[in-house]
Amino acid sequence: MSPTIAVIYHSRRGTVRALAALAAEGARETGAEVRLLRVADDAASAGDWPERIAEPEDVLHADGLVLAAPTYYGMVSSPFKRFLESTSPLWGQGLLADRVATCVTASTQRHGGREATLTSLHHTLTHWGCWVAGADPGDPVTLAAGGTPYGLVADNSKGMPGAAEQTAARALGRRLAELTARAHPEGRRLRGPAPEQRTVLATPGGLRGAGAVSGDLPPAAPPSTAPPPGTSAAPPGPGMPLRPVRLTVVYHGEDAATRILAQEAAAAARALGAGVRLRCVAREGASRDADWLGPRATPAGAEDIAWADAVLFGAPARLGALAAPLLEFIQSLAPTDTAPGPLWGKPAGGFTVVPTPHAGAETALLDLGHMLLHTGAVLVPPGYTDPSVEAAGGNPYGTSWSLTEGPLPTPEATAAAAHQGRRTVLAGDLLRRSPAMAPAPDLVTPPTPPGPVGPAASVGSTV
Ligand SMILES: Cc1cc2nc3c(=O)[nH]c(=O)nc-3n(C[C@H](O)[C@H](O)[C@H](O)COP(=O)(O)O)c2cc1C
Repeated sequence: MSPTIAVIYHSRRGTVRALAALAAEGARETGAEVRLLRVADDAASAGDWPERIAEPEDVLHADGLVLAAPTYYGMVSSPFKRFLESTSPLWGQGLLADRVATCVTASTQRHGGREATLTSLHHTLTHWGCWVAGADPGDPVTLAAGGTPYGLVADNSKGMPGAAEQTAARALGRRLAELTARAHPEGRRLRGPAPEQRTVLATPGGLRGAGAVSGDLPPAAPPSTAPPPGTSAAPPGPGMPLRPVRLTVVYHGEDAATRILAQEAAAAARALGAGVRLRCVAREGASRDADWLGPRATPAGAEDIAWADAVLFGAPARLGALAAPLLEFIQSLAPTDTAPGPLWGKPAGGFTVVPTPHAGAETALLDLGHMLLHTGAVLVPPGYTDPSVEAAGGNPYGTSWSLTEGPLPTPEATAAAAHQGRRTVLAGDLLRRSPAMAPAPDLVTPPTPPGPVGPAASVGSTV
């Protein structure tokens, strides 16, 4: 069953509507069922467009979303914001999580707030618990349209978007629909919450509730019909064994808190049956030797990211951003002219440790999200998809711990990290690019119960 995509726009002069319509066409080309909808606008200058006015329930009934709004003073227009806010009752019930979503904007000035508008839309999507996808950073179509991986930005200084932007809008709609089809292989949302969805993924209602995640390894995604660029993996044939889904957790941290959050996420993924690699990056100036990294920690390499179906990154926040060694490692994963990079198309997210509660707990993770979109990854943030998120301080962008509260994370914080580990690995299972083939024996990590909290946790050595 094909997924349902809602393309929801606000437009007064027609630029954003044109882009939204093209994104809708691109999505339709994949076989998705697409609704093009406008938000209500009571201004005298409102466009007189024929599309139906979007209702909050249109978000509820969609598997994928394209949010398209003009840039007004560096953010989304107020009619669009009003629409976003009208979803509050559904959000409050946890019903908006796990849509795959992307964003579109237009503005007059080339640098008049377009990227700010897209990223602020990402914030809302993160609060909903959606997965955020951008444009394919390695696609020449993206580059021709200005190269943003955050979605699509277009120029309306000449009245309408140019040819390159129109092509990019169509490509963005196609990419979004393809990712949505992989994340929602049955178009399940249309039929309501099938019981098995609660163990596979948070739909609808996210991973809320104690029973949301069973200990079972969820069924694997069906084979992708078209391998992504740079891959040649054949899909598995009927009856072929599926290997366990793989998560790599990469952290940088001299503090025990970061390491514990990493270990908790890794342990929770292992408890679901995933193969897990827990890896470190060295601090500045430190040799990557076993003395500093600890006896069981292994330095991270690009091959650990290539191996994984999903990836989590964690580090202390410094000056509002994740510590430099981790950022440097992520930068090494960028696409090149000839290859998409090892994070391309994979779910990813992060966690952080801050010196004081508001010294970057949000900004560090938001910046990480921007970086990850440059690698072609799909952001799978926690949102408010589990009570543990609220209990740990309510950071929907990723798990965070403040050292003001103590040197070691509380059980509430480690529970949030565990939830993030489970959520990321479940997303990896759905989006894995080569859901194929039994793995080499040394790549399989058998399921084990979560290890103890603290530096002595047993997941330090994985595969
Ligand atoms: C209230 C208002 C605020 C605006 N703010 C910005 C801005 O911050 N930066 C910018 O480049 N353009 C700004 N613009 C121009 C709009 O972004 C541009 O007209 C819009 O993208 C047109 O979209 P539409 O054709 O779909 O209505 C603003 C326009 C209005 C009406």
